[in-house]
Amino acid sequence: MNPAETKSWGVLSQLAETDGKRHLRELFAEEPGRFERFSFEAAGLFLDASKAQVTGPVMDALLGLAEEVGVEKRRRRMFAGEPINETEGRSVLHMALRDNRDGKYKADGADPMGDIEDVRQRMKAFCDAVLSGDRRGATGKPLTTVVNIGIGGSDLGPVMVTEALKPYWIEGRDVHFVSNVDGTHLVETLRRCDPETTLFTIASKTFTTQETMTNAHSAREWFLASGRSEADVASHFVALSTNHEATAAFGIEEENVFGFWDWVGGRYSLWSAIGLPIALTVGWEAFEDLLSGAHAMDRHFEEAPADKNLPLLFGLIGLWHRTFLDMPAVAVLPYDQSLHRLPAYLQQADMESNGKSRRLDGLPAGYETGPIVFGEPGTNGQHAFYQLIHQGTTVIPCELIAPAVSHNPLGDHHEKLLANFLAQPEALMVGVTEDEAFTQLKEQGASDEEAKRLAPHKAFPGGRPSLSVLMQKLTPETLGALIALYEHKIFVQGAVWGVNSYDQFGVELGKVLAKPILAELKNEADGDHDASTAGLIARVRSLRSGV
Ligand SMILES: O=P(O)(O)OC[C@H]1O[C@H](O)[C@H](O)[C@@H](O)[C@@H]1O
Repeated sequence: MNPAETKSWGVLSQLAETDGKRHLRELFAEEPGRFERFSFEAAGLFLDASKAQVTGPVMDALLGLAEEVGVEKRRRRMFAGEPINETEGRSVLHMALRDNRDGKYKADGADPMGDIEDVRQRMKAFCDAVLSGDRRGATGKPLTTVVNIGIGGSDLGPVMVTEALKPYWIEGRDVHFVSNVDGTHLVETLRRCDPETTLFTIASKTFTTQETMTNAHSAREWFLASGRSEADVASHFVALSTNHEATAAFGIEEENVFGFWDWVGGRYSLWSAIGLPIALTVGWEAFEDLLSGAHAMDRHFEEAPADKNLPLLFGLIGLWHRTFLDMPAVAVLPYDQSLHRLPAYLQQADMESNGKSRRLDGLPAGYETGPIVFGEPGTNGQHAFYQLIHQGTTVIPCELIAPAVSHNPLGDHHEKLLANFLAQPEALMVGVTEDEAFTQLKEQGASDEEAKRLAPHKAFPGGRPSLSVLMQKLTPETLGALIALYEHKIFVQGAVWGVNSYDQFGVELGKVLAKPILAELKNEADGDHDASTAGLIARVRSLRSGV
């Protein structure tokens, strides 16, 4: 189905020319209840969307669009385990991983809950054994350091969550994440590790990913080089994967493999066995709390009416900004240092999911889909790229996220952080007119001529949209809810755009082309390339020769 042919799409296109061009200042002046009207709440998260470029008619038309294209129906199909990932013939059931209701889900015609519970129990037992010291390294020392080797979805989720939950780290535990095939990543990490106390979690859904396999083999060599035998490998290496044949071929025994299933997408997998390094760092209970926070958001998404449904509204507003108002990017701005990897995590979650230009029916979309996602923690971003956000020629909607209470109260640090979290969207919305800038300059003692010259530079257009997410404290529960909010937001947008948010064929071509080039770099073959690639290969070879 082409969503652009619906009635609501036509209405929204018209509204883009009217309501889409109103200044937010005006909209606030006109409607004193705007904040109440456009703020929503669920699972410990409060979303203020009143500074988004929306009006009542826009919201109505967006909800109408969701209905016309069948977002709710697709959500039901997803939760029911139908293969909504049509290009790969797979279900999309990561929600089942944070649920425990028997009979609720069906994966390939059967209830997956038994299998899920099985792996969960094994993960819990393993975690408890490692953390209590019952399970030790080959030389009898406790395994206090985890090195996770994985990339993409087998890295970004666990890194982001372990960083976000630093206040929950169990004392004496350490965790590192190696993802890049650049040897520097592994070498610099292992420099800080003791082979006797290190546990490697080799995380790969497919267990064929070049970067991960290369790093895993090198890690094993490092381990063996420390004087250990092949038999000792079992005490220090576990695998997190769906591919049991490949884990066996690597030499990891079945009892050290924590499995998951092809209905868990890589970028939606931190709730599965891929979350083991999280549980090994913060303990099983906190990991379960993370799952239950996400589950609370799932329930809300499934059960709340459309006009109060946080992920639905968050998704629709983002889609309005992107597709109808032509805003090309989204800035994710956590005002919480612990969330410093959230923008990177969401880059994969969002851009790999909705960075598509073909609809499910194979036809070109013909409208803008997934935005460019970037971001940094506030206030660091303020001192870097906010200039462009405030005064640049491109309008970039911002998503600001903050906890009201800090885990690390220190003087008035948190009040200062929060003041910035509150002031930035205010500044983006209100702006400063040229007249106001002129008056301010005059008040500061500038001459008329000087004030006139500088006023255009000191004016802010304002009317720049933002959404603010507020929570009391960043806990495993609220973090789980926040991640699930984004997952479902991505689902909603993909459902309206009609793209398959769950495949990622766009990452394949580069991988394929790297194979023959690798052979050329190793002088095992000659290749046939365009002039630029051939020239670069020759230049790389010559720079490497004689070194
Ligand atoms: O977990 P793996 O099978 O090793 O995959 C790791 C990553 O590799 C691929 O390139 C995909 O684009 C990602 O979605 C995936 O998360």
